[in-house]
Amino acid sequence: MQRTDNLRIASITEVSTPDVVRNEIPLTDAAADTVDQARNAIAKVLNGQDDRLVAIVGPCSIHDTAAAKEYASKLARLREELADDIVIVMRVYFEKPRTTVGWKGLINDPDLDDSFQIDKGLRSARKLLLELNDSGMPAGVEYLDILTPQYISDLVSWGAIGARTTESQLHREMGSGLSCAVGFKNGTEGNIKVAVDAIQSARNPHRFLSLTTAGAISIFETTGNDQTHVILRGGSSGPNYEAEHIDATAAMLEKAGLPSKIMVDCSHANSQKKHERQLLVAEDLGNQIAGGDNRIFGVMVESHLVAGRQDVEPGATPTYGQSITDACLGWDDTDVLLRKLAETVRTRRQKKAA
Ligand SMILES: O=C[C@H](O)[C@H](O)COP(=O)(O)O
Ligand SMILES: C=C(OP(=O)(O)O)C(=O)O
Repeated sequence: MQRTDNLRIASITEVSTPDVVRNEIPLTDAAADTVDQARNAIAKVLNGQDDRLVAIVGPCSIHDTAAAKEYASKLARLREELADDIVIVMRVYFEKPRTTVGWKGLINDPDLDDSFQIDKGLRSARKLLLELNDSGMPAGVEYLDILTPQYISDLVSWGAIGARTTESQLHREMGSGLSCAVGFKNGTEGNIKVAVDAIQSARNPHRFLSLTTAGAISIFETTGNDQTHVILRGGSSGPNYEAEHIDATAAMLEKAGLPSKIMVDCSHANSQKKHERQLLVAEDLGNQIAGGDNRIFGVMVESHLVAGRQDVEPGATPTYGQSITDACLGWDDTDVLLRKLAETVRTRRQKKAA
């Protein structure tokens, strides 16, 4: 008989089930408390019961867990210091959606050498998330692969669906069942409507095929996620962080019967991929917040220990603490940016109280 399937499959390698990985690296009481408290804090900001700002801050991608932990220890100090004004959550991105091809993140290729040891990547990701949460630092991730949540989602306080997948039914279904708040980015061309549609979809229950933690293909029925929101990240049509874009997005959300709560990504097309421009974007957002805007509930900042980005040269040691995907703000600028934003939150609070 003529062979008709797997004609383009070069190999199939089994990996450990989520249960195996979760049993090897189990959730601790301390980590569960960190996740629970951060999720509740984000929910309150989204519901308007807490006037703080949510900030998802950290590297574009994690490629070196030691540098990620050093970054987290610096961020933890600022998180504590600014806790009255900002709910800081570390951006801990393990999955990178690529425009064409490129390194797809720590889970997909943890050794950065095209050896694609996904089994190892899943464990590295879970171990880092556990260590961060154990130390009191909550984490936000992008959910790209629809199976990875089963390995890590108990350690995630906030999730994003990226610009390239916001329109995907699979990701909307996944978002409808995730236990944390989920932000949907606008499309890469700048289309905000697709993110508004995504929120509407993910707020509804869905039924779809997925994998249990034991590894069984099953029908999942979700309740819908009322903690979904838009993330404005700009697009090829231009940035979308200014007041006119916030107004237009809020109008779209209102028309759809959705809460006007918006997160703005200071990076990507909003910074035109120039990392230092994140400071200007954050300044503009800060002016809007200080002026009384309470629709901007959150910001995202791409930041690492060392400013900029680098290409990983085969055989060469990468610069410690610098991004290997998009360029990031360095630590000192991040510190300045967050302190200034905290000040704008205080100004808004004082004005409201006056
Ligand atoms: O955030 C990271 C990148 O912008 C995204 O993964 C796309 O990257 P690429 O265009 O370099 O593939
Ligand atoms: C890939 C990312 O963003 P976007 O989906 O907006 O391109 C990201 O935040 O890492």
